[in-house]
Amino acid sequence: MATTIYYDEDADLGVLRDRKVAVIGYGSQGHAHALCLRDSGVDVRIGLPEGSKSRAKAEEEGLRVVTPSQAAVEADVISIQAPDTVQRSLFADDIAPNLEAGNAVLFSHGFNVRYGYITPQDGVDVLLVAPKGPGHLVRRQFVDGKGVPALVAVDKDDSGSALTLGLAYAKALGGTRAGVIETTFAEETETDLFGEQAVLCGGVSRLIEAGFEVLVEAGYQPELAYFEVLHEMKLIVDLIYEGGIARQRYSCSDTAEYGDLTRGPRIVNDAVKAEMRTILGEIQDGTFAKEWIAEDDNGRPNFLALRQRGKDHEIEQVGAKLRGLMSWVDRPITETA
Ligand SMILES: NC(=O)C1=CN([C@@H]2O[C@H](COP(=O)(O)OP(=O)(O)OC[C@H]3O[C@@H](n4cnc5c(N)ncnc54)[C@H](OP(=O)(O)O)[C@@H]3O)[C@@H](O)[C@H]2O)C=CC1
Ligand SMILES: CC[C@](O)(C(C)=O)C(=O)O
Ligand SMILES: [Mg+2]
Ligand SMILES: [Mg+2]
Repeated sequence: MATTIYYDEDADLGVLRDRKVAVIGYGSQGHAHALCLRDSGVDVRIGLPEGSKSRAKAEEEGLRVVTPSQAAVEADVISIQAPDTVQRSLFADDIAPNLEAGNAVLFSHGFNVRYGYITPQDGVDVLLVAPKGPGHLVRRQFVDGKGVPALVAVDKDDSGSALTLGLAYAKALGGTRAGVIETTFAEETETDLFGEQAVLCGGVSRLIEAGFEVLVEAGYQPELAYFEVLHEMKLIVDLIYEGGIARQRYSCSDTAEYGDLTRGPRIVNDAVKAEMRTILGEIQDGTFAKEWIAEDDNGRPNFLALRQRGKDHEIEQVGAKLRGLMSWVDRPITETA
């Protein structure tokens, strides 16, 4: 499909002025969407269960918090920003019974629709606006007058105006300042899962840990290893972000560039690329989705053990100590949004 990219001038915020929006969930994406929508002049309420620990945070911002079902009753645009694993039951219990013809259900990741866990009824628009970045940075960029690029996709357009609504929503988040690419639920879901598993989260995190382990096992100081493979990662990635891999190579020494060009392909070699293809296949055929939903239904034993193992890694203790001495690493993102 030919790429269509929308910018501010392609989107009309006025479309949202006549509508009532419910943001269900107030975590990484939910808090960013709610605050940006509010600051863009949209009538927004938050849907959270009684007893949710996010309620106080939303209320501190002056947002009105009701239960998810009440939010779905009040609003005609329901933005589902609860965890992917929760969305299936949340939709069945609290949202679907309160939807009316002409309403829209909006996601920021297509997981549940793509894999068939959610199928909204006829008469309801189904779309996604997926920021290509963490929610806390969506909010930070918006406040700074910038934007995180986003994807927009329409799965069901019963009103005939779902795309217009999606573009208005993306504009309210600052997304059209950076560019919003039109896609499908399948393409968004599969590329997002692949990106986070193979490169952005899985690939990068494990590359850093492995590099740290090799240096420390060889007797080098852990603090030095931390600076080398983790702290400097941001500085190098900033160059790639600004000017592509070519700018990184221009700014680094010829010695680094020769090492990059000759040793990089030995690290990310054909076997790694073959594994990436296998991982993509598991995403495309639903194996990953099935595994993750079963893991969650089972109380997440493997996920929790692996998460703890990551927290216990020596690089985390060394990093916490070093970052504590860096007064310029400011505006921290807390674990609790
Ligand atoms: N994290 C990110 O930056 C990105 C996320 N996405 C997508 O955004 C969606 C939300 O993910 P994310 O922001 O990471 O989620 P988080 O885990 O950060 O936040 C989840 C929020 O949902 C609330 N919640 C939990 N259960 C329910 C429920 N039954 N009803 C209503 N609210 C509930 C939580 O409340 P409590 O405090 O009580 O737990 C919390 O406020 C997902 O579809 C994800 O794939 C897309 C792009 C990037
Ligand atoms: C890269 C992880 C992500 O896909 C994101 C921030 O875009 C997510 O699901 O959190
Ligand atoms: Mg993503
Ligand atoms: Mg994701």
